[in-house]
Formats: sequence, C-alpha cells, structure tokens
Amino acid sequence: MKFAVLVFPGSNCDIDAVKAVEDVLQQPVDTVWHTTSDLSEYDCIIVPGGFSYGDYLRCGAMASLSPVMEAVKVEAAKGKFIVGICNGFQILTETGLLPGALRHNDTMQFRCDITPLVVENADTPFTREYSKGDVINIPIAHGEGNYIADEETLARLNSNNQVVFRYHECNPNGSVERIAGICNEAGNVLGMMPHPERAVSDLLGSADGKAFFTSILKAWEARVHDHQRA
Ligand SMILES: NC(=O)CC[C@H](N)C(=O)O
Repeated sequence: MKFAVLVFPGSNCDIDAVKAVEDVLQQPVDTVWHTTSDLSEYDCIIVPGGFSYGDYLRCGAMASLSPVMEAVKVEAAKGKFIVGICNGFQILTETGLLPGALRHNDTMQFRCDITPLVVENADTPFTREYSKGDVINIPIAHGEGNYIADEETLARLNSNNQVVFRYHECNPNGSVERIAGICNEAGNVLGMMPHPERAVSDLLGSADGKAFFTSILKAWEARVHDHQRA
C-alpha cells in the first residue's frame, strides 16, 4: 500500500505522519510537494497538520487552492482513502471535500493537550480496528479547531453516522456537539483535529493512534482482496 503525505509551505506535521506510516505499517510513503498535480499512484493521501501559508486569510484557505488539492479531489472521487489531520482537516473543509468549517477555539487560546475521544463510528476504513464506544487518548495542538456546521448539515452528519470521533467528557475548543472528526458520505474521506500520528508509541504518551493506521491498511487489504475475487 502506497501513502502520500502532502507538504505545503508551513506544514509541520508531515514528518510525524511519515514516521507513523513507516513505524506502524512499514509501508512505502512519499512526501509530495503542493505543486504536484497527479496522485494516481497512491492508495492513501494524508493531508498533515501545520500552518499552511501561515494560516493567513483562514486556516487552510490558501492551501485549498493548491494544484495538489485538485488531484486530491480526483482521487477522492475514485474512492481512495484521504485523511486530513488538524490543518489537513481545515484544508479539506475549505476544499469542500468535507462539510462545515473550523473556527477559532472558543477560549481564543491555542490548546495543546492529550485529549480523550470517543469512537462514534468504528465502521470506517480509518476506525475498523477500534470498537464503537472506545475512549482513546490522542493529542490536540490547534488554535482553530472549533467545528461548526449548519443545522441541516449536522442532522445529515448524525443520521449518516459521519461523526467518527467526539471529544469525551470535554470540549477543548467549543466544537458543536463535541465533534472532533467526521467523514464524507461515501466514508473514504476523513478529517479530524486530534493527531493520531503523534500517538503511536507509549514513549509519546499514548499508543492509541496506532489502530487508526492499522485500520487503513486492513481496509485497503480487504478492498484489494474483494477486487481480486470480483
Ligand atoms: N497542528 C496544527 O495542524 C495546527 C492547525 C492550525 N493551523 C491551528 O492552529 O488551528
């Protein structure tokens, strides 16, 4: 399985994502500069965290106009696995691949902490190695993680099981309904503010993010197996 980790001017969690894929999955992974316009060789594309374009205008707004995001749209439409972490989530909402938006934290403070999340949907390519209701400890590090969506979108997210993670018994940024991560309707595009790539070893304070990565590999293996049988 081949992974791409996108890099924009100002990305700063790209190497963490590369290390997580290498250490947890031992799969090939390339860093891909934002001017690239073809991602067809990759099975999973990770849009990592950071401060793309210095968070100017709005977080993710400028990166969403990069050539590589057109390529991400093409691969998303094919059903490839797309993961946006933190700034990556912000970029995916700005690109329109995920609904809603991320605003400044309600405290107007940057929050950096290990945070409990509850797995709301364990039936996605990103969470199949968890169980619904699992509480996992994953770090956050953001100033603009306050998820918002209109009533109609929220109702749709809930009824389609698109809320994948919620903050558990806390709300570090004021997100509506404590939403920490969502997927698209087809289930192949996920965005989340917490950083599973920073929780892949006890040395880092938590290894609860490992199952996030093993889920993606298992989902891909199952897909390849189904294609071979078809
Ligand atoms: N770690 C990150 O990706 C930071 C995200 C974003 N730029 C924010 O502060 O909200």
